[in-house]
Amino acid sequence: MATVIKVPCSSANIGPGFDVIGLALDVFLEVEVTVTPQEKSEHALNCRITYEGVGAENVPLVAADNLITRTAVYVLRCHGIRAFPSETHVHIRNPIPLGRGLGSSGAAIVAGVNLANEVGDLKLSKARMLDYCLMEERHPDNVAAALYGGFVGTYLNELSPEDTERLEIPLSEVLPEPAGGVDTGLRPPEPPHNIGHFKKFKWAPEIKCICIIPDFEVSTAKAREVLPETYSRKDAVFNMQRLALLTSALGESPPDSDMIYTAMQDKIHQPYRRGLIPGLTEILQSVTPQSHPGLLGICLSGAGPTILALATDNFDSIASHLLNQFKKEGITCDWKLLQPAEEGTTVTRPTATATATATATTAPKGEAMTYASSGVSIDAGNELVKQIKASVATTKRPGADAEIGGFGGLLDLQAAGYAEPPILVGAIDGIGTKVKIAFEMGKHDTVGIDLVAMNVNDLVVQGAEPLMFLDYYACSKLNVPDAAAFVRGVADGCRQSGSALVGGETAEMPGLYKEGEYDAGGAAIGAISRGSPILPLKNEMEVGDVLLGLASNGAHSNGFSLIRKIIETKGLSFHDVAPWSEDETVGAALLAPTRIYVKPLLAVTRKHLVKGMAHITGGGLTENIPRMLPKTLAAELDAKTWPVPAVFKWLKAAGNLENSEFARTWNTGLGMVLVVDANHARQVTEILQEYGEKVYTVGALVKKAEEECVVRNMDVWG
Ligand SMILES: Nc1ncnc2c1ncn2[C@@H]1O[C@H](COP(=O)(O)OP(=O)(O)O)[C@@H](O)[C@H]1O
Ligand SMILES: N[C@@H](CCOP(=O)(O)O)C(=O)O
Repeated sequence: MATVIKVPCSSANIGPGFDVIGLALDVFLEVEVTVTPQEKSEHALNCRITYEGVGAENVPLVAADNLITRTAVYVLRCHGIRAFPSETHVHIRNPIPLGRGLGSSGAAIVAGVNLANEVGDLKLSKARMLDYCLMEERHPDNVAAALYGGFVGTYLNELSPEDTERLEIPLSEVLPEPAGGVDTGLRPPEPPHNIGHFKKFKWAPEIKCICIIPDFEVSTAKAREVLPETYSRKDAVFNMQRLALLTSALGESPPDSDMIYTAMQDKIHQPYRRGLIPGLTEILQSVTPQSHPGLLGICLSGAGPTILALATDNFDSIASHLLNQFKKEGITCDWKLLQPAEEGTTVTRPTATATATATATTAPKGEAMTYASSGVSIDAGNELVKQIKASVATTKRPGADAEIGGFGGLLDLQAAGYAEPPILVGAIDGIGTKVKIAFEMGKHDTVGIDLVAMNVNDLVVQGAEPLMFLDYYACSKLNVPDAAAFVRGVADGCRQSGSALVGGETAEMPGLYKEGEYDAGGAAIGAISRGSPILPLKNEMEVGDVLLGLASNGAHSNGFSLIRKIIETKGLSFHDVAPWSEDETVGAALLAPTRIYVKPLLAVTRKHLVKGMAHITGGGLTENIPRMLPKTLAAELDAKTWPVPAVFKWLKAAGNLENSEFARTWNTGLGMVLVVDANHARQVTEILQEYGEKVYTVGALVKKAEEECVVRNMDVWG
């Protein structure tokens, strides 16, 4: 079993806080260390290094050269230990882009100090570890954030002349000489005690970090060389005024975008670094909270070249604007939507029981255990309930007050308009693997709409009015902002369908799901008035009845396992510009929420104008349309009569899908298909159009021969 050291990346400065503030973000460097006692090792300093991830081609795998292990050697030598125990295997997993202003070197140094602490059993406190980190990194913003987590402010002590001298000793003299390993046998200079101090600030949970990462490196050392030695009083005051306000403004909910935008301006480092990053000034000035609602502020991340935009909404459109700005300079970028990593560096040690860990999840012998120590936080659950109360209340409807907190959710059918006992209809469904795209995009506020849609569209095709909804959200560790965003989506779907969100369940189950992931299900209950038709009216269907198709909003919530496979085989990331639409990313386009057809369809069913409806979900047209037909009739559709959205054309071509497979996998552009009497087709079309639906006459019912659903002219699909 290995010990695992996990260190977050960081964004330093946040505009005016040069060398002062840092924010740990949720991309983690992982160092897995195993010591297998053996007499002699063939590896220098007894350390074998393996590496995967970013920089695998260039990062040195020799212990005296690699930043992580040479930091560890320095710390070990300060404690009289000349090399790693024989034999140490260090496996590095690094997803942090190098030299981009996301604190890769800070994370490597923090990992190195922790590595020494583990293999040398040094029992260093975090404060002492910070001293060692500072001996190398020399500016405290990244390392304090990476070590302690969250949003931190830092300062360095004024040092005595001797300590200053010690701190100014070049690293080549601190580390094994010259980063190449001749062991001088000397004990390197130890860092002074308590050099660095930090304070954690609050960070408003709705603020997310859009990181635009250009495809070139700027070394922090070079980006510091371009800075002046002295500044005018005017510029120093400019930054101090902004920094003082910024640190508290970023903790306030809801965030004040005007204040944050202004408070993120800087005159100390960004103006001098613009020569290193083409178009920097123009790019920073190209967005404001007015031009891009949801944006709070923008700055260089660390020493650059990454741009950090803080926002509460519209992440994709802000990112795609910034990607385009860089594109004008001939620079391509990747982008990530990140969130603060509150925990900082964690170390998980193997224990006798192999599965137990030495992080907060194990209680030392004899110590009183709590439910929280097992990974379930009742407090987080309570906080979630507090945060979702308001959005849930917006789903209130006659008969249900949508107030959460009780043991069960109530609905008064009489108050809901059903004086006589109605026929109740229930449906239950999930979102499927579309949630994986939400994880990747860090966008959780629309998959709840999909969840509601999958259920209420199933109810309405039976002629039922959806009345109440309950959702189930299961995760490993409850992330309150993500879960709250998810419930906002559910509430949105409920409002669109007129159902009250009367309850739900949040299950925190450590170990069952992957960290950062969740699954969700939900159930809807609807009613049909006694005497009203329960659809489909199979007995009333006849040859010549018209099939009307309603436009879908993309793939809705079906066929995502294949979609993800196609995206993967094409080597695309969900953050890439969608090959079928230049204006959005792959992930944003695929997350388009499922269309909820309840209100328009109730308008036509209440007028008794519809004989049957099929909700086109998994199984596509060919499997779902027959579900509403009598055994004697078949549906004949003409593929020329409705447009296939660009996303489907691309998926079909990219996955090389046969026409028949295409028609039974996705909705091909039709989210609902209705059977109506030919005499009613026009009236139904007009009513649905009044509700904003796009309606196509896609075929008719015919006498059944072999197949229950025939699609003619499929060759138009290509
Ligand atoms: N995981 C790692 N393993 C080894 N070296 C690393 C690692 N991460 C960063 N480094 C070193 O740090 C350098 C980048 O440091 P720096 O210029 O400060 O940029 P950044 O803004 O990413 O911290 C890399 O080029 C590499 O030499
Ligand atoms: N305050 C430092 C921060 C450097 O951060 P990095 O992520 O680029 O290493 C500076 O601006 O130089």
